[in-house]
Amino acid sequence: MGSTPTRITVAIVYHSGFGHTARQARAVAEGVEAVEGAELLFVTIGEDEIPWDKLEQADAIIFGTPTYMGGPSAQFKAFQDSTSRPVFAAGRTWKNKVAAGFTNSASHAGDKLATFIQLAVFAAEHGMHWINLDLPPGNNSTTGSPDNMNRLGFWMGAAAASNADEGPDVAPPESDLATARYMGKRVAEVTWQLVRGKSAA
Ligand SMILES: Cc1cc2nc3c(=O)[nH]c(=O)nc-3n(C[C@H](O)[C@H](O)[C@H](O)COP(=O)(O)O)c2cc1C
Repeated sequence: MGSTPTRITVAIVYHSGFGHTARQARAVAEGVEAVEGAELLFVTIGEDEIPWDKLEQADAIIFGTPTYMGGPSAQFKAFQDSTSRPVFAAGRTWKNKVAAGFTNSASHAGDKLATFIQLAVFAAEHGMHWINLDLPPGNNSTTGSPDNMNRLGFWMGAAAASNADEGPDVAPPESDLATARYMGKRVAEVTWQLVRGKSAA
């Protein structure tokens, strides 16, 4: 038996070109911080130096990117590629961490699934445990509404759609931000289960 853990660290590493995915990232962060004992490490690609040492210490890493041309943004892909030496070649130092993802694009579908698959494969290459979104589908029946969580019907992660003619002050809508908050909380809760389970074992 190890010592009883008193806190976990959940990192969010994301890119946003125009602020919409940044809004979604902040909602994911709120969900993480709603869980007692969960500390947040918030990394904005393009603004922050990538804190490789701190990421190595984190228990979970949530990846976020806009969907551009049916995949992660070039900036996010550059971050992914940059993990090759300090993480993969250094002994796969993210192995057995929890992983999850979120993406935002203009169209409701917008080929976001391709981005999620790319993020999940990336996590798998690092030997991470991918966490899905366990919400039921929203807005898929006569009694559904665009205000429902998971209105876009994705399960690989938290999805958001931001109207192309709206700024990040109003898009994505509250239902997608609630979905993002839910996912951040779920990831922190699952991470606690894993950390406590490892300690008990
Ligand atoms: C280069 C580029 C490619 C895009 N490709 C897609 C796409 O494949 N599917 C989609 O639905 N929206 C696409 N969009 C729209 C963006 O995903 C959308 O505007 C999103 O809200 C941008 O997020 P950001 O403000 O965090 O950068 C694209 C936008 C740009 C600039």
